[in-house]
Amino acid sequence: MMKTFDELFTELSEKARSRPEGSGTVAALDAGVHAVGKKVVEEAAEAWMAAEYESDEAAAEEISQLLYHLQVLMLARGLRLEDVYRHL
Ligand SMILES: N=c1c2ncn([C@@H]3O[C@H](COP(=O)(O)OP(=O)(O)OP(=O)(O)O)[C@@H](O)[C@H]3O)c2ncn1[C@@H]1O[C@H](COP(=O)(O)O)[C@@H](O)[C@H]1O
Repeated sequence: MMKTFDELFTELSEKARSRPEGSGTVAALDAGVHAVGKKVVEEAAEAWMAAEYESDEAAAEEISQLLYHLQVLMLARGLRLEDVYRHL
């Protein structure tokens, strides 16, 4: 099912609040800002490599994973979408 950036953030915020069993997001948040930050850098590198050397589909998928991990980083810091959007 397709979702927007805002819809994903709402879903992840709810997961962070309700802490359902088996949620990768909850596990990532428990690991903390340092671990999430490392994941962001790893996903950024994968997005870069896919954009330079792989298909449009592969690049789009890697970029989606980077966006997901950026949202987890925002949640780990307690940032809201508005906190970021006001800088755009
Ligand atoms: N959109 C995503 C999403 N994108 C990426 N990822 C995670 O990002 C990682 C991408 O990893 P890689 O492809 O680099 O593979 P990997 O290096 O083997 O992954 P790891 O072993 O490091 O976890 C995977 O662990 C995915 O679980 C995501 N995890 C969850 N979501 C969505 O977030 C929502 C909440 O998910 P849960 O918290 O798991 O319920 C759901 O809608 C999910 O679809």
